Amino acid sequence: MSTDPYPHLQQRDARPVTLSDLARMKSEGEKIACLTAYDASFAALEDRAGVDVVLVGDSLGMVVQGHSSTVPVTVDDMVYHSRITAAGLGRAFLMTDLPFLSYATKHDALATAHRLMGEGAAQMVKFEGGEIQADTVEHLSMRGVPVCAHIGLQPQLVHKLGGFRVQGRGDAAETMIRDAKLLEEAGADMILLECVPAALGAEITANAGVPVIGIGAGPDTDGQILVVYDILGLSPGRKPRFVKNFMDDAGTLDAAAADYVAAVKDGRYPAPEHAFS
Ligand SMILES: Nc1nc(=O)c2c([nH]1)NC[C@@H]1CN(c3ccc(C(=O)N[C@@H](CCC(=O)O)C(=O)O)cc3)CN21
Ligand SMILES: CC(C)C(=O)C(=O)O
Ligand SMILES: [Mg+2]
Repeated sequence: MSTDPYPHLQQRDARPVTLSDLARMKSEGEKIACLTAYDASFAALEDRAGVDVVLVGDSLGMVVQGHSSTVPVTVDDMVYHSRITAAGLGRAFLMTDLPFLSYATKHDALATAHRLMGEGAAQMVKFEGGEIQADTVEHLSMRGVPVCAHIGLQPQLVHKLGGFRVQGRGDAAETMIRDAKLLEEAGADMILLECVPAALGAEITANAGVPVIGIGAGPDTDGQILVVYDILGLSPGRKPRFVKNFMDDAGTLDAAAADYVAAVKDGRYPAPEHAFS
């Protein structure tokens, strides 16, 4: 008897997406469609919709656990959600966030990445921070851990920043361009850019040799990511400017996820109203 929980829901015969596929997509100008997922059912939904990269985001602290920030999320939480998300995937590449203070030193980061890749089946780990994380990126990358460096708005710093706000305006733009370069030189295989002016998103992407995935970073990044509940209209309250609800027009979960992928691939999402200037 099969122990596969979703035998008919996954892209079981599709060739799995690899890091080199993502690099090729950047060089060929094919947009990379990414979404968060936190469990096997959503993972399977996204997989069959053609999502290229699934992120087990620490946003789960907000949208799954109901906290007002991502700060309370633990490594055990991320391991658990990564493992159950991996169970729903057949084709998509799996990336998992390192939670707050679980990568404060490069040694902590390696131990956390070990758990997320070993127990959590993550294929890449993502953590927040610019130049200050370059040593940690190098430490992991040299040891065979694929790394995505998350810059721009770093939600784990919300108590320092005083809120979730656009980053990289004015003089901060040059610092961010430099951070992206340093992180790539340290071995990052991907950059995630959150909540920055569209012009800065375009410039960082043009300068990067690795794929740049944007959320609120304008239309010119190599790919886009959103929190899955945001595209389904499941997130209550005030929505960030970059959020688009795909459920209203689509009517079913499968169609909403497929429409999101199609809109990212053909550049209809993000539209000007989703970008910051
Ligand atoms: N449901 C959900 N969606 C997300 O995209 C998300 C989470 N949760 N949790 C973790 C972080 C927090 N994020 C956020 C949250 C709020 C804004 C926001 O309200 N931004 C203002 C910017 C205002 C400004 O500085 O001009 C906006 O109007 O979009 C942005 C990113 C992104 N991530
Ligand atoms: C919003 C994305 C980029 C993220 O880091 C998360 O979901 O935690
Ligand atoms: Mg995150």
